[in-house]
Parts: sequence; C-alpha cells; structure tokens
Amino acid sequence: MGGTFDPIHHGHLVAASEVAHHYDLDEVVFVPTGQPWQKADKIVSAPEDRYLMTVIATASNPRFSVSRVDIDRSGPTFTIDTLRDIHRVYGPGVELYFITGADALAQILSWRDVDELFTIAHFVGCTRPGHTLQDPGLPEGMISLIEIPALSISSSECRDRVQAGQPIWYLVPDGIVQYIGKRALYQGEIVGGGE
Ligand SMILES: Nc1ncnc2c1ncn2[C@@H]1O[C@H](COP(=O)(O)OP(=O)(O)OP(=O)(O)O)[C@@H](O)[C@H]1O
Ligand SMILES: O=C(O)c1ccc[n+]([C@@H]2O[C@H](COP(=O)([O-])O)[C@@H](O)[C@H]2O)c1
Repeated sequence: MGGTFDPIHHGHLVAASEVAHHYDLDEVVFVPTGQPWQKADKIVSAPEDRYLMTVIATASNPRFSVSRVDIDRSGPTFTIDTLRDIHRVYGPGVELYFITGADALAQILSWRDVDELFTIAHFVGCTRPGHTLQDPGLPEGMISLIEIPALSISSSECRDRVQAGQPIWYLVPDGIVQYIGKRALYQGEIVGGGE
C-alpha cells in the first residue's frame, strides 16, 4: 500500500487489513512516498518522520511491514519504480497487489507508465467516504474494487486538527499522537493542506 502517510491513520490501516483478508495476502507492505509529485502544492513532512510513524502504526501486526524504497530513491515518487523495487526485494515470483483508495484510483490514468503498471501488479481500489468509487475506464479485470468499512478520516483533517489544538486520539493509533507531540509536527501554518 503506497501513501504519503502524513500522518498514517486508521482509515489506511482498516483498508490494508480488509484487502489482506479479502485476498488472503501473506503480507501488506506499506510504502511511504518520497516526493509525492501530485501533492507538490502541499507542504509534506520529512520522509523520515512519515516512515517512522508508519513503522509505529504497523508494529503490532505481524503481517504488516514498511518499506523504505520510495523514501530512499531521489526524485519524484512513481508507483512504477515502487513496484519494480518491491519486485527486486521480494523476488520476481511474488504476486503483487497495489492497494489504493477511491480518490487515488480516480487519478490513476495520470500516473507514469500507467499501462505497464497493470502488468506488474493487481490494483485494488477501496471505497472511501466522500469519494465515488468508479472503475477509471480501464479494460475489464485490471482493477478490483472492494468495499471497506467506512472511516471518514483523512491525513489533512488530522493535520488541521493538530494545528487547531483539537485531539486526534482514536483517529490515529496512540503512538502516532505521541510521536506528533514529541516531534511538534503540524503546528506551524499549513499552506494548502486542507481538502
Ligand atoms: N479513510 C480512508 N479510507 C480508505 N482509503 C483511504 C482512507 N484514507 C486514505 N486512503 C487511501 O490511502 C492511500 C494513501 O493515502 P494518503 O497517505 O494520501 O492519505 P490521505 O488521508 O488521503 O491524505 P491527505 O488528506 O493528506 O490527502 C490513498 O490511496 C488513499 O485513497
Ligand atoms: O506513479 C505515479 O505517477 C503516481 C502519482 C500519484 C500517486 N501515486 C501513488 O499513489 C499512492 C497514494 O498517493 P498519495 O499522494 O495519495 O498519498 C502513493 O503510493 C503514490 O506514490 C503514484
């Protein structure tokens, strides 16, 4: 599952858990983006903070892991590179599923090397409150759509709440609340951070 994870929240974790259950996956690898080029107009926290928050949030689940492939690669993050790197790490025989939410799915035709993407991994689109889940017009079978329990949580809302001094307990794992406090994240002015 790729994401900016700024911060990771329970919407991400529920989506990952549901897809893992549905497809009986051995492992879900969370891959925090290095430079999310389609969020270039937004301020994004340091990759190392987003990576550590993802590690903290997933630590208790033995089937969840976190990869550094995107944060260790320089330049904008493209999923085509993510999938090639993951294949190198796990070996060419592994079957990959790329988990993505309804909002990301709507943009997928704008992603780099979109045609090749579907030859490397299965794409799974998850429902997300506030976004309509539509097949983006690709040939049948390229993307599977699955319904997950609705959690109307977004990272931008979490950041806005921290900046406004409102609690984010129970929107994110407890360790993430503590990490955000310890590192004083999201307390400055957010430019273009809202949805
Ligand atoms: N509540 C949710 N339910 C289902 N999928 C989600 C949810 N929140 C995020 N996702 C999906 O998780 C992936 C990574 O999301 P991302 O890290 O950009 O979080 P976000 O909450 O969308 O962030 P932001 O509010 O900053 O845009 C995307 O594919 C997104 O669609
Ligand atoms: O490959 C691309 O061109 C591309 C463009 C936009 C987003 N993505 C990927 O989509 C995932 C969700 O991205 P985001 O920005 O919504 O957190 C993450 O893994 C990104 O690297 C990928």
